[in-house]
Amino acid sequence: MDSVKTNLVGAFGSSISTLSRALSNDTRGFEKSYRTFLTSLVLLVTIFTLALSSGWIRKFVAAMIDKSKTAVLDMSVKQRKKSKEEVPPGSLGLPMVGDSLRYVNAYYNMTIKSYVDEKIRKYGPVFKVSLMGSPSVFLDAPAGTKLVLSHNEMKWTKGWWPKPVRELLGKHALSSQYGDEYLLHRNLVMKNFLDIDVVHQYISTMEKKAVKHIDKYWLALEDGSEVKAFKLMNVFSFSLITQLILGISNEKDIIDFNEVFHDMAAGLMALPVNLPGFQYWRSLRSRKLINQMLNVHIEKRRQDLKAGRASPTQDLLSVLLSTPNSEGHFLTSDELCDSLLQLVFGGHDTTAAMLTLSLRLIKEDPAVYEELKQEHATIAASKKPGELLTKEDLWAMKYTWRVMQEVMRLYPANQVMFREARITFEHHGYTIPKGWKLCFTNANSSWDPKFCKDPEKFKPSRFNEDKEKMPPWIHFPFGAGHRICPGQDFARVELLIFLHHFLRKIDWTVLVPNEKIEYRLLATPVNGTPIKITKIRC
Ligand code: HEM
Repeated sequence: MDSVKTNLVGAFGSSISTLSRALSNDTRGFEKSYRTFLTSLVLLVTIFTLALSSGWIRKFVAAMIDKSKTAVLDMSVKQRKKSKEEVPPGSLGLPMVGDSLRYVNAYYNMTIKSYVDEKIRKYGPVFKVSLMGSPSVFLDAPAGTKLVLSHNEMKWTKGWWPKPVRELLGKHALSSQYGDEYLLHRNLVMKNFLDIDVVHQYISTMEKKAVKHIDKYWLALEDGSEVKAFKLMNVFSFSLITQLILGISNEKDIIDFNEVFHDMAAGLMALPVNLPGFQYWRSLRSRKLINQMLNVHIEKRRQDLKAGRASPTQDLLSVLLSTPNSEGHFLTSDELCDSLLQLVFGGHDTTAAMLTLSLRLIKEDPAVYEELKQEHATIAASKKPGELLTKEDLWAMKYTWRVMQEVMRLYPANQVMFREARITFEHHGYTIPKGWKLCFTNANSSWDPKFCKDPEKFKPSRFNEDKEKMPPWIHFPFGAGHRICPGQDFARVELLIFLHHFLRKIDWTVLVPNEKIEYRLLATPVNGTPIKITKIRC
């Protein structure tokens, strides 16, 4: 402000001093000054008159008015632009609670489609809500999904899960990490356990395990026996993953671990209240117990490896204790606990749920059941007695994989997937601020009739090669982008092998056809899917 004042004083100062000098009582200079003053005055008046007559002043004034008009217009454009830069419409609701209760209820009861549809009707395809204390945006499909998941996650986003998931799975779990730490960890696990070539090496182990399990838990039963399919599928998938990851094969140890593990997992969707009496509190205690158990197991394995009593390749634990990441770092015991536990979690409840749900859905359509049986009869007929399955046999199970794709479309592992924005970005003219959570859901993609005809129907044929395909970024049961499920090949091999033997040996009747499915993080049939079985005599 002072400098503005000084400039103004400077500009006017010289003419004022001229006038004041002219009006001074200096008699010697009076006449001279008076003449100068008169000359200046005449000059100014002349210039002004000339300027007026030539329209220069008018032009100048018009230009000034024009300029101010443009400035006003510019301002209003800026205002309009600014309104476009607004965050998406919606309501963040009450502080902290936001829409969490409604969302969790919808997720749990699998009514997330109605929840999302209602918001879309009210606010449009991209809307904001507040979930678990975080402002969150539901993105549209396929544009929003593609925009975020096809970009470099390392720059744009990071993985995000609600607090109970982060706390219970631990800060060293893949899903909790990001940046370089995440990449190093993920590469280590992929290279040594989940890459397709490594997974193919387990085909025979998985097959032997599946045959043994079916013999022991299913074929030992009388025809007409009733079983809870979910429980038995869980026994299979849990014992497979704990054997391959931790080398645990003793049945009692597996049962104990499974019990405490599921008590921990029950807290993944619980209210994060760490007070006695709350599930979250119980789950945190179970997590501590698991850490103790795993630490004892890890320490024993370290000693066994040193003493040559264990092989460095016998399971993932041995491999990770003997192999550093690409920067030469060996995972510490804490890192190993979180890493291995997440793989046990991701690697068994998902496949157990998909196998159970497939039993229920396959029997909804006799044509599907027949086509499946035919596919496996053809593969079995091509094998010599006792010959094990090969990766080529698995690739030949095309129809079975379509059935599983459809099961995963109807009952995805996650109805909603999350990321966190690491930068502020724009989508459909809205600003999505850094730190906000980004949500992708089946509700506006593979459950939407716009992209998938009769989405509520079980139709594996929609994945036939000759059928019109769903647009890209609509069906991605294993997620997408950097965080795509690292266990997708493992899951495919496990599901196909198990179904091959099951379909050849067991027939079944579903006892509760419309059994409710709850999402206790993952799909959970509330009655455990009771079925009546009959053994197939080949
Ligand atoms: C049918 C079975 C399975 C389904 C449907 C499934 C689905 C998914 C989905 C949707 C995600 C989130 C991806 C994303 O955010 O983009 C995920 C993540 C993950 N899955 Fe799976 N999964 C299955 C089996 C497995 C198996 C067998 C394993 C391990 C042996 C596994 C380990 C993981 C891990 C560690 C993550 C976190 C990855 C990360 O954050 O980078 N999953 N899975």
